[in-house]
Amino acid sequence: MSDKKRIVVLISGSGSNLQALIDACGTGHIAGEVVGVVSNIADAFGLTRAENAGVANQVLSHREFSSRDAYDQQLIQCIDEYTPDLVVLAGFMRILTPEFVQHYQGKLLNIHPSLLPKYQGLNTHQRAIDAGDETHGVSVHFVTEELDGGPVILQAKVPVFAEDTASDLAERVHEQEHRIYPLVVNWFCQDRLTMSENCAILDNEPLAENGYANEE
Ligand SMILES: Nc1nc2c(c(=O)[nH]1)N[C@@H](CN(C=O)c1ccc(C(=O)N[C@@H](CCC(=O)O)C(=O)O)cc1)CN2
Ligand SMILES: NCC(=O)N[C@@H]1O[C@H](COP(=O)([O-])[O-])[C@@H](O)[C@H]1O
Repeated sequence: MSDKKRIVVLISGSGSNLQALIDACGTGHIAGEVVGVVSNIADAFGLTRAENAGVANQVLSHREFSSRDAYDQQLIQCIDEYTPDLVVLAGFMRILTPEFVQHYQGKLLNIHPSLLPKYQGLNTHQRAIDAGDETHGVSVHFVTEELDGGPVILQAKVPVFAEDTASDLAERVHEQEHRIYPLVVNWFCQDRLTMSENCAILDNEPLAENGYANEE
């Protein structure tokens, strides 16, 4: 009987964070196993990454459902078939209903490409450039009903250069994402990370509102 935590990853696109998690599980840097991948987009390259890694994967298109509630109810059914210990959003581009969030409360993580609470929502890199920010970054947080408002666990910062495009910034952020997401997922798999009263707890210590530390 494996004592590895069972991880289900939700994607919508390229899946580079999924790949980082699969790789970290493979090297033992995560005390877990990605047992399933679900995408809401049929041609998400992340599905190819899962297939190549021998990870079960499926598409559940939101376009085939009449409501967000109906989609999320079916999504719960799909995910629970894998009996997950942890559900990880890795570029999953759907706002989740309160019912979904409550079902996985405390074992639902997201990675967001900004230094929360700045720039919740979408298009974060361009917004940082347009604002003239000299520093940008990424946040890993527990998912709550409030969009990108859940307790932050860990952040990493990147510099913004004058000539940066959104694509340049996205690439720089991705490098940090692939570093910190496996760290946080492993903390959870080691039973070191929990959520209580909308606060992230690491090694029995409540984390500050910007997480464990601002990783440079
Ligand atoms: N209830 C929650 N749901 C989700 C959270 C969350 O914190 N609470 N995090 C997001 C991830 N995310 C940013 O990190 C995000 C994803 C999607 C959207 C969004 O506006 N989606 C639109 C569709 C956009 C598209 O299809 O391109 C929508 O769902 O109508 C905002 C933020 C995941 N869900
Ligand atoms: N609002 C959610 C959001 O924008 N998430 C972002 O989507 C990208 C997915 O890349 P990937 O598919 O290569 O992992 C990542 O940069 C992640 O931070």
